[in-house]
Amino acid sequence: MLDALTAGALEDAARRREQLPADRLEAIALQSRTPLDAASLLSTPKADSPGPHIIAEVKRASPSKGPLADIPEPAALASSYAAGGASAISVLTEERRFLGSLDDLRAVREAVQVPVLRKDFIADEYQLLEARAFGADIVLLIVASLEPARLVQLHRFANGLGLSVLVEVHDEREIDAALAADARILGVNTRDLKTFTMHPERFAELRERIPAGTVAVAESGVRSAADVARYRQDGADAVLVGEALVTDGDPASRVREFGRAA
Ligand SMILES: O=C(O)c1ccccc1NCC(=O)[C@H](O)[C@H](O)COP(=O)(O)O
Repeated sequence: MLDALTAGALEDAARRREQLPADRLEAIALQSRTPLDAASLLSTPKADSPGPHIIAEVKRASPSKGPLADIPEPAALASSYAAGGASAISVLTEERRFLGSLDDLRAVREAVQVPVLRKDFIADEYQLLEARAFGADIVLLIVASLEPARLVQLHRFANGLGLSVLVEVHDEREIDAALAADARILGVNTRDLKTFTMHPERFAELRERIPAGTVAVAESGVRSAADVARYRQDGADAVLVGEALVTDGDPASRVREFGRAA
């Protein structure tokens, strides 16, 4: 599934490239606002609470769950997240299975002041240029979908554009690859992206291998404040939450509650 998602995302980027060649996109990207230093922001403990940073996700659908929420106005949802104290907003821009878009990314960027993450299946420099041009501060690189040398190249290219990188892992071997790429933000996705099975214990198992000074993010499967508190007690600097927020009638309150869980 991960390979198919990555291949689909690359096909979609190739289609967009036919409309806007890389050299023109690069000029637009480099003229866009300077990205926020998200790695520094997320590595600084919150002043108002012992809870973790919350990265709140705009997620309409997923391969594992199907449709989750319509989200006709992603900017309004992102504003609610920010009002609840979210430290960053994750926007799924993958079109086929998550029903996201770069327009969602731009709309969210224009609505909030906090860092914005482009969450997609990125395997090409063109997608990184798009991320910067549409207002992202952070991009996702998934270790399981990239050869180690390619991960290093893309990580460097993203940093060269001023973008922070969330490097996502699921096992010990992938942590070594992430650290070899100089990851400053390392996310443990407790969902196995190949089988969709959940492994909430995986964050605690891998946390001790994440060096001090590297932002440790726990991702996926959070349903309650107790889930957030467990990740926090296991050493998460930040927790990334999607489904539980997009299906909640009061996302600002839920983000506030999660951000205080410790
Ligand atoms: O969510 C999925 O089904 C999925 C399947 C394959 C690749 C990626 C997938 N999700 C991306 C994510 O990492 C999650 O959206 C994110 O961690 C939030 O998860 P959740 O809080 O469980 O919605």
